[in-house]
Amino acid sequence: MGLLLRPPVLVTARAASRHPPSRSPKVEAKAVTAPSSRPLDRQKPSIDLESASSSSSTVTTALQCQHFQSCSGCSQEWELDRPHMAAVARKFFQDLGVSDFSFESGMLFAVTTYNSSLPAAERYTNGKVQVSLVWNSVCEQSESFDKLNSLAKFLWRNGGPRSNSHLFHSIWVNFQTSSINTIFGSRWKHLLGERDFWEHIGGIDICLDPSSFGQANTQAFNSLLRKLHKYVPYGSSVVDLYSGAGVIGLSVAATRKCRSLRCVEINKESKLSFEKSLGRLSKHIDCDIHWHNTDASIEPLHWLKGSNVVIVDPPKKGLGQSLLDALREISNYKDSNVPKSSIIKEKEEKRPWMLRARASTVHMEGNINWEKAQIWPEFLIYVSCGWESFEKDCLYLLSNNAWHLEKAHAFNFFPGTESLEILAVFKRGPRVSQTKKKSGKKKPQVFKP
Ligand SMILES: C[S@@+](CC[C@H](N)C(=O)[O-])C[C@H]1O[C@@H](n2cnc3c(N)ncnc32)[C@H](O)[C@@H]1O
Repeated sequence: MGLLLRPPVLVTARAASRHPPSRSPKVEAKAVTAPSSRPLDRQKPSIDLESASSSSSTVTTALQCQHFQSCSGCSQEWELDRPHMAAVARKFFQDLGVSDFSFESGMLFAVTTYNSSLPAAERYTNGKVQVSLVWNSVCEQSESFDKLNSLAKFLWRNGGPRSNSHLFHSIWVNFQTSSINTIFGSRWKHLLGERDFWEHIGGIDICLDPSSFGQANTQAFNSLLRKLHKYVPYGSSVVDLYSGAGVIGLSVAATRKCRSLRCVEINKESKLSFEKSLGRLSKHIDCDIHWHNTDASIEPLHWLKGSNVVIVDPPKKGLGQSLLDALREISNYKDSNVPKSSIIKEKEEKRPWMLRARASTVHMEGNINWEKAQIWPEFLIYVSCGWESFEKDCLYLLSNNAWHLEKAHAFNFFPGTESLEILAVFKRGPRVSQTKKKSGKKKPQVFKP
């Protein structure tokens, strides 16, 4: 969903929030946009990369655009659902011993509003757009605020609940005066419509404020989450670094009966969304849940201690060096060992960053005190949106046999682009050569502390 407007308004598309467009007039929108009329259940399944050829007039694309045959403006008419990068990734993982790498391509569905009164099949077709107007002034007292109000009212008249096509869920404004390429400033105001925007994703309800990170292609993200859940042993203690509003962590906690979950996120704006989502989590979930507002690269061992699974979902630039070092360091620890390193201090907490992180914590009590648990992650689940940084981080983690790669999958969150979303599962220590697998049904993994 994109609306083109003249300055002073800046218009952005939330659907591309991992790959922010250059700074030009934009409208920020969480939207449902189905670029074809194909029903949802006809999403293209995993494809065989071996058979992908560079160009063929008989191949259909996942986008199924009726104009691709005649349009002269598109440089990649064919195989939009078979990006070259998928073959690159496949070769990379094969060379690292992962033979069952999979790649899933689907259609582009941006975010829709979750409305519990709607049957699941209708949620996408009845989805609404959360619009954020990025306004080039300091606050609502600024001179141009009248213009902003007129614009918001115009949009509401034409796409609000009383218009012929009710498209907009809500309209927000973000005040941004900086001229660097950061899209959002720190000040937000809700102007029109409902305040809370809900998604049903990864098996749970998630509230997403426009100021918090949210995946655009929720269908593809759901596929990734379904796969990710299976790699978390039941009863795990999980730390979710770069957690945003906690979508991954909370969905794992709910579906894998986790004992504890800690989410670590640098953006304080995600706290409110996290709290609201936590409020909708089933009361039967017996899990000790924390959300901390801090930088995951500061004293990362502190966050790694006490969990058997660490999930990371960093921005495009990948993991911070201190976190990479900590992940390599813990490969030497036995679970019962408290490291001799001075990094972890058991004395009275005085470190300002830690006191700040504690002060802005969200907490739901369960039956475990993670700070006392002397365990270290056995599994590292890496979700990546930046192939180059992932390659680098992956090779760093594998060096010295600190970790080995168990599984890898790629997802095409943005069909028609070369962008890949990677889900990679690492296990601590060197690869142990596999003995012949017994046939029969696989038992679900359960974590026993
Ligand atoms: C790709 S998003 C993932 C968010 C979340 N996992 C999700 O799926 O919605 C990356 C998140 O990392 C956060 N982030 C960036 N640098 C960070 C850091 N040094 N420490 C903690 N969080 C960070 C961003 O604010 C953003 O919410």
